[in-house]
Amino acid sequence: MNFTKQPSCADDQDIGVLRVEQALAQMYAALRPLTETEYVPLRQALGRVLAQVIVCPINVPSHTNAAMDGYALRGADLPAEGSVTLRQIGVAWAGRPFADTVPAGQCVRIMTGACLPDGTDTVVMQENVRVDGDWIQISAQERPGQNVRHAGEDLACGEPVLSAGRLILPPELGLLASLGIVEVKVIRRLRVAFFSTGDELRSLGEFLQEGQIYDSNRYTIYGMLMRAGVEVIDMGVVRDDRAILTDAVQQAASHADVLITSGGVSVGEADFTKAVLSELGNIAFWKIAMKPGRPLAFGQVKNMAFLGLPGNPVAVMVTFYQFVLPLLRYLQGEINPLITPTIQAKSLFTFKKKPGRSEFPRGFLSQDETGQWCVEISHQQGSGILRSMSEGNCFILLPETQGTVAAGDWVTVQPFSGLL
Ligand SMILES: Nc1nc2c(c(=O)[nH]1)N[C@H]1C(S)=C(S)[C@@H](COP(=O)(O)OP(=O)(O)OC[C@H]3O[C@@H](n4cnc5c(N)ncnc54)[C@H](O)[C@@H]3O)O[C@H]1N2
Ligand code: MOO
Repeated sequence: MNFTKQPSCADDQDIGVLRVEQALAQMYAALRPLTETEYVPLRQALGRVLAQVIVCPINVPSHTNAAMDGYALRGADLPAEGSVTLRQIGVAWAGRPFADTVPAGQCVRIMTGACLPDGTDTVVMQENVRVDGDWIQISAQERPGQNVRHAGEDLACGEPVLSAGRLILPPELGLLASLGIVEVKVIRRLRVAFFSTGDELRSLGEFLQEGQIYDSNRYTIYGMLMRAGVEVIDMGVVRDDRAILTDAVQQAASHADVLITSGGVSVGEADFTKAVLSELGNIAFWKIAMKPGRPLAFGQVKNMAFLGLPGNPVAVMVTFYQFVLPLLRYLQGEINPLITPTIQAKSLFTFKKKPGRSEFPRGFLSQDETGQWCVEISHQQGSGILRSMSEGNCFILLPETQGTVAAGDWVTVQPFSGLL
């Protein structure tokens, strides 16, 4: 009998296991971003990656205008001390300019956003004046040139404003709209196929026999891919059968840029995924010094990238956010790095850990009565306990070098939520 020790997730040190950063670097080095492009109407560009430089075709704002409701006048008419009284000769509305030139000693009632009339260069807020019929009294506190927004101060005609590779988010949609741009050139959407493996899995609507479970990973993965803005190809559940699996991978390779699978990457008898992938293409690595998510396989079949996520439901989510999401964004041609803000928080828990691998326990981040960020760990940390993701609101990032965490220690947390 052979009692040779098999590599196991329980090991803290394991030769041949890649550190998280090394694994990410290998993925980036092996793959090239998409270059194919298409034109889409502006609203459909949300979440897409720009494939052209945007040069401003107009000034924004297009005309010099008032930043406040009040009175437009010549700065030279403002008093050095005491006050001055100017005669109001008309009104400038937003979208309905005052047509004449304003002479010295006179002023025009102006609304926010209205063009500054010829002759004027300053706006005094209406709260700061005294009105007596057509006579407007202004005191010495005002400054020439104030409360004016200059033509092109936001975006100047001819200026490059967005570079190729920018992810289009709500601010960019608004910015492009402010330039009157109706259609933009974007990188085509990444096509991501996914399937679950495992004979114990049943799809929704099917009856569970003993030992069977519903395929939840395909739903979690669907959700995460939809939020990532890619085109999804759901290939269902693939049985633990070498021929069926081979066929599914070949099908994916003829349609998709990326294939994501869950399950079948560990060392069990029915874990065929690695073997099939090695036969059809190559597996660059399949072990990472992290928990959960240690058996994560990465490779390529023809031009398709392959990510074999572990079957455990939490391991699927951890590996997706730590590896798959940054990789998808890179493949979509996004040049800005994925910034996932982290917060330093006081630990309200103790957690046993040996240095040697990165761990991603789930936690609940909150502020105490003094405003201090604190984090409590979810009680059940098993990588099959999906509730820890649903009830938690952050990952607690424990790097490779980190040992046991004591209550009161500072830890880095990565909130699940983002703004844009
Ligand atoms: N001897 C060892 N056994 C295991 C090791 C190890 O190092 N040595 N690693 C463990 C770790 S860590 C993980 S993670 C799993 C990964 O294994 P697989 O990727 O081969 O996944 P499966 O064995 O197919 O499933 C694991 C677990 O997850 C459930 N599962 C699978 N797919 C789904 C799905 N689509 N929806 C919901 N749940 C799913 C499955 O029923 C199992 O309970 O291996 C450990 N074993
Ligand atoms: O590390 Mo496994 O990936 O516990 O779930």
